Amino acid sequence: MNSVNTICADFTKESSPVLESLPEPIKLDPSQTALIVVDMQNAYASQGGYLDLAGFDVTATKPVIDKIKQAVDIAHQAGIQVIYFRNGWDNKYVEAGGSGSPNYHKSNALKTMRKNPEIEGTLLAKGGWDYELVDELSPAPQDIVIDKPRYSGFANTNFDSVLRSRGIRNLLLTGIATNVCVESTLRDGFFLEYFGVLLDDACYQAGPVEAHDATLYNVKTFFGWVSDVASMQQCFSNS
Ligand SMILES: C/C(=C/NC(N)=O)C(=O)O
Repeated sequence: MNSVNTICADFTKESSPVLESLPEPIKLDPSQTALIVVDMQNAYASQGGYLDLAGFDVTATKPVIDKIKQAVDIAHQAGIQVIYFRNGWDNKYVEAGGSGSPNYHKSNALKTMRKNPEIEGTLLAKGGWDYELVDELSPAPQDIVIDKPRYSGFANTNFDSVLRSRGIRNLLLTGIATNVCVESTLRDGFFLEYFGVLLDDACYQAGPVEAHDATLYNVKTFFGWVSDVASMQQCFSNS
């Protein structure tokens, strides 16, 4: 990646490693950085899961799972906190909200179950296969798992206080879907003064690939930075 003017926030040590990213490289102190793995559940990454049943293409998620695994290994080696999100609700869907919530009307999981009553209670419900993280990505004891009931990881969760209490100011974002929960979390983080970096090859979209590309454009241009797993490896290999 070819860029100029490295970003270094005033809370970042000058000697911190530099992550090649667009539109500029950015210095990231590992102790102030978290790797966020967004919703890598069967619902989003496995055939037979919610996205697949709702008609979205999930046939190409395997390379993304592999990239996230690599990113997790790099983070563990560099002492970067890893945080996994799981998206969904209790199995009675109280947390999903009733008709007074836009979530009730917009959630494709809820809509899919309303259309297909025989699968009612199976999609994104805590305790079920759909809700579980994919087998390849099982959290290590030092990792943190946060359950979230809405697209943004900051909505109705303790995510912000988990980050603040650890002095974390930078978020490396991975997961599914680039254009929904990953982008929502990065955007909300921006408003709360977090530096968000999306790892392009460790994210996968819900919908056409143009949806992924549109998020990259939004992040690069307005909300943060875009990098990839090879650059993350290079950045933290000597830290
Ligand atoms: C479409 C969708 C995306 N979720 C996510 N994890 O980005 C949903 O939850 O309905």
